[in-house]
Amino acid sequence: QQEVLNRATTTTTTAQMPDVLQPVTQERLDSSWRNTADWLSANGSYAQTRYYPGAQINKGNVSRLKPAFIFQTALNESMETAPVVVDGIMFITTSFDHVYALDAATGREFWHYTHKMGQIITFCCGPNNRGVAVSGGRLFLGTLDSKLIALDAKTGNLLWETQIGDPDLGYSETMAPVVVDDKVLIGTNGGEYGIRGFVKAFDVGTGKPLWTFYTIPETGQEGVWATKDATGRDLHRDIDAEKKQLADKGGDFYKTLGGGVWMTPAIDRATNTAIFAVGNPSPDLYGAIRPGDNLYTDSLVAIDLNTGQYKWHYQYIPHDVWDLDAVSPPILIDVRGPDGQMIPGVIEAGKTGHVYVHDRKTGHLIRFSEAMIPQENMWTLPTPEGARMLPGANGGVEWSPMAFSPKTRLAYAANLHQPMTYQVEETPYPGGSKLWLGGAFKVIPSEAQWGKLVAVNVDTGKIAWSFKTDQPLIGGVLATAGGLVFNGEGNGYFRAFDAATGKKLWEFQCGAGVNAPATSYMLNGKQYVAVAAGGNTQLDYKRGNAIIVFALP
Ligand SMILES: O=C(O)c1cc(C(=O)O)c2c(n1)C(=O)C(=O)c1cc(C(=O)O)[nH]c1-2
Ligand SMILES: [Ca+2]
Repeated sequence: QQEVLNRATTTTTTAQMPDVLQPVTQERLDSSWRNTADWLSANGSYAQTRYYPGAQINKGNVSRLKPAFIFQTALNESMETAPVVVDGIMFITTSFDHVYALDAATGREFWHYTHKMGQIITFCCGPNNRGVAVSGGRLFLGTLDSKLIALDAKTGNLLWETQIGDPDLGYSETMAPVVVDDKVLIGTNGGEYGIRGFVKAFDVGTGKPLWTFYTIPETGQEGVWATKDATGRDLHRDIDAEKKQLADKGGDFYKTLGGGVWMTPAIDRATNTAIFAVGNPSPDLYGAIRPGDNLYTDSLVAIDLNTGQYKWHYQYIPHDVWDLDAVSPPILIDVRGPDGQMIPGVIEAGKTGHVYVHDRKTGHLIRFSEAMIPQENMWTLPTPEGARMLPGANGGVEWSPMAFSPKTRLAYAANLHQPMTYQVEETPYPGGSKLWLGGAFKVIPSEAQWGKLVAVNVDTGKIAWSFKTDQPLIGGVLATAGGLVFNGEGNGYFRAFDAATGKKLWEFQCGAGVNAPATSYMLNGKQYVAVAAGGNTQLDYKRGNAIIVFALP
């Protein structure tokens, strides 16, 4: 919880926006994956491949890439925003939920929106915001005081706002929403506060709630009493003790079982399905008071877009006691199925350090990748003294969105190696919006930390190449038809790699942590690559306030 400066909702107009914005129609959203002019949503398209289909900037010329402009916001705090670009206008967000509209060719500011923050805001890992969704002439933003707001894209004026969850109970928003037809979809964070997670749909025109899917079912959260994780390793559960606890104490704890959805769902238009990753159960480390598999925490879940009805789920870690959220945004691509044929698939990268490949129709796990970072002592249970297990509670792959290139058929994942001990402490639900970990995960200071950008062949699960970095990676990846992969590091380096080989082709020192996913677009015949350099709270990387936009000279 933190007192915040945003005392009033204001929109400051800095310069008149030229009359360039065309409505973002459903047709534009559906075809955004092949649109080289715009970048219409945080992860580029409903499939969330983060693949830019233009090739002006490519392997042959990327070494000449230079900043075209630098835009500085008024907030020196972690930046996770994915710049969204519509008809030459860029929309970015900052920590504490400010929004800016800029000229995407020059960085000239048109307007600046400040959200009036409620009295109570709760966030585990920084006052972050990961970007806007756009539809029609509107922008949609989730806020730390758990509101969904709609802005007029041209003026930055507030059109409506609606309460998503109760901030007094730890509900909060960091993710970019997604819009499809007449609905805005958004989940919630709060997995470290004893929330009951959900995805909700709201009417784009009015903000009226349409449906809610709870990630924690009222009955049946105990699942199948699974003894193994997705990779077949023993979870060391005491199933008898858990069953006894459930019989003695009942299942009322579903109300505080966590299961946040804090990254953007993928949308399968062909089957009218939303697919998203569900985070850790609450309390994170103290599992004894929440017997059962804790469905649908640490799962990939598919629901019907019209009704919010459950379709399928796949749980990676039943009864997680390590805070290993499923979180990075799912990517919809065709994958090689069990019989060798290509089928609609969905891939997801976990804090566990694997990329998981699923059948999109059933959720069935087809394969998982080699471990991208060291795994040791899995699944050692947390102890009162603290037990060492790798990966640590940040992963593996954090929220950092992967990219996928259809040319290389590689998925690119930003990984952390951060050894930790896991300590458990009996802690009843503290109520309100108080942090509820049920213990602690602690970095082991004597052990080296580092990062790894890893390219995974989704058809075999094999690692094609990797690039080791000095610091654990958090922020996400962009792939392009120019045969490039872009990724940044907390020490300020923003880099381009050969997508096929992993050879480093270019780097630029941005002056603050590059811990946000880059985006790309084309304006007046010029391709640009935009990325935020504002550091990261969770890993305490150097803060800044810049959006840096690159182009060829
Ligand atoms: O379970 C949750 O609801 C939740 C939410 C968030 C968030 O919204 O930022 C993070 C986490 N968990 C988390 O476990 C975590 O490691 C993390 C890192 C970050 C970040 O922005 O760098 N957010 C979060
Ligand atoms: Ca979490």
